[in-house]
Amino acid sequence: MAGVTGRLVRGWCPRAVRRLSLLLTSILQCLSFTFLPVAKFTQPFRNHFGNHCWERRNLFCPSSSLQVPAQLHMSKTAMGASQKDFESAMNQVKLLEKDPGNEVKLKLYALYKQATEGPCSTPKPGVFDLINKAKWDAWNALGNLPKETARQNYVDLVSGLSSSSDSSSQVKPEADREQAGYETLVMTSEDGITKIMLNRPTKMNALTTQMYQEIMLALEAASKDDSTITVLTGNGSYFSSGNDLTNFTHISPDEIEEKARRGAILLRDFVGCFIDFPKPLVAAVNGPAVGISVTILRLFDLVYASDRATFHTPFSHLGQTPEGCSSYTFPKLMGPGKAAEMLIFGKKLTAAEACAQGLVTEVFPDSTFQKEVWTRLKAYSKLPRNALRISKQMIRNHEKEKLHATNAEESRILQERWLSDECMNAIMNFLSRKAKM
Ligand SMILES: CCCCC/C=C/CC(=O)SCCNC(=O)CCNC(=O)[C@H](O)C(C)(C)COP(=O)(O)OP(=O)(O)OC[C@H]1O[C@@H](n2cnc3c(N)ncnc32)[C@H](O)[C@@H]1OP(=O)(O)O
Repeated sequence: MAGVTGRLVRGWCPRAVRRLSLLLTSILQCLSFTFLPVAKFTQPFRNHFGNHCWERRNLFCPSSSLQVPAQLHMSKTAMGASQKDFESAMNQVKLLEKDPGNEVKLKLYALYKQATEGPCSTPKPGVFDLINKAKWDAWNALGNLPKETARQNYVDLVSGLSSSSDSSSQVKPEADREQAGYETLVMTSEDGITKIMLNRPTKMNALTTQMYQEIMLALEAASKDDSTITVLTGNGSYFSSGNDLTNFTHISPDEIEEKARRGAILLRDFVGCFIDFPKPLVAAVNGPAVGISVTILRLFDLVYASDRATFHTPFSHLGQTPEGCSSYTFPKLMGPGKAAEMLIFGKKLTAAEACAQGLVTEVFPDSTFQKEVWTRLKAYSKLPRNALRISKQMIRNHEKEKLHATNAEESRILQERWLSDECMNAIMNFLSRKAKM
């Protein structure tokens, strides 16, 4: 990549260099799966409540690995909570059903650090290290607050959170069955159906790195819950406009290759979740679908589409290549010629055309789409759960190995494509199109 960058930069005017830097930045944001500032800022907090726990131990209740300082082993005094209260509060935090929000989580983190280590004395993280800087700021803001007071405040804060969470679950026992912990999705479970709804309607449900990660978590949770069927759909007018092309961040050129490498790994893992998903998986394509949101459809068991939906894979236009196993599944499904029109030349299909090619199972009028699809799925969800699951797996097992091999190869090739001039220029065009209007 250094070669590509060097080649591009040499002989460019400063403005061009700035544009290149912006372009590299945007591409890498698209490819980066750990560098998205907002995602990175919220990730450890969300993960505390989610399945992943990479920061669980060192955020605000790192109790499992905590060596409790000897001076904290003291009984409750007139002014503060005991060590037992403190540890119990740390455990309660893990059991909270509702995400208390980043502000509260920062307070918890700061109080925890103050209670266990005293005033903040570690070096201030750099301005671009957003998460650690936010955590450091919160801790540092506590100044010389005594450890005992911090511990008491921590216990009080958790107690308030627990009681509000208890009372809300008493008032609304089923809490409308929406599962917390997702920022870019709405996940609900009802009538034997788990629904995962992409929830960035103002961006046409373009898939950010955070979204890929949340979808994987949601699929993992759905694979283990007691529902019979899992459904993926979109909120708003689009099903999804595919990979998000407009995330900005600042990444130095020497990190580019590493980011592309990580991007390829995430792509492989993301598609892998669809290949391996063990239960019947249904796509309710409520509107247009672009890019990866089209290619993965062949990994679903049923694809119901509104007659307003279209299916577009403009990979060549973006200097990219097929993913989602489509280089194998599409020619198999629709024949090499029709697959080439879509995957190589970017021909957009209507819902009726996609249905004729076998990519869509059935098309419904947009006006009755939701009603008809959910009525159908509710009836299917009453069928014997294990039989559905086993039948799905029997069908999938014939080609699972081939799908994984295709997925790995497509991810590897895309990793190279993301570093190409063609891809950089295409993304630059998309980013600058509004400015041109
Ligand atoms: C781990 C995975 C790795 C990656 C795997 C690779 C996958 C490859 C692909 O998915 S390729 C497909 C990429 N997607 C696109 O090329 C679509 C780009 N978007 C568009 O062409 C158009 O936005 C549109 C046709 C989807 C909709 O056009 P319309 O004119 O109706 O609406 P706007 O363009 O004004 O869109 C509204 C706002 O949404 C933003 N947006 C839409 N799609 C994307 C996207 N893919 N990435 C980023 N942002 C997107 C758009 O910018 C508007 O935002 P704004 O109002 O703030 O300007």
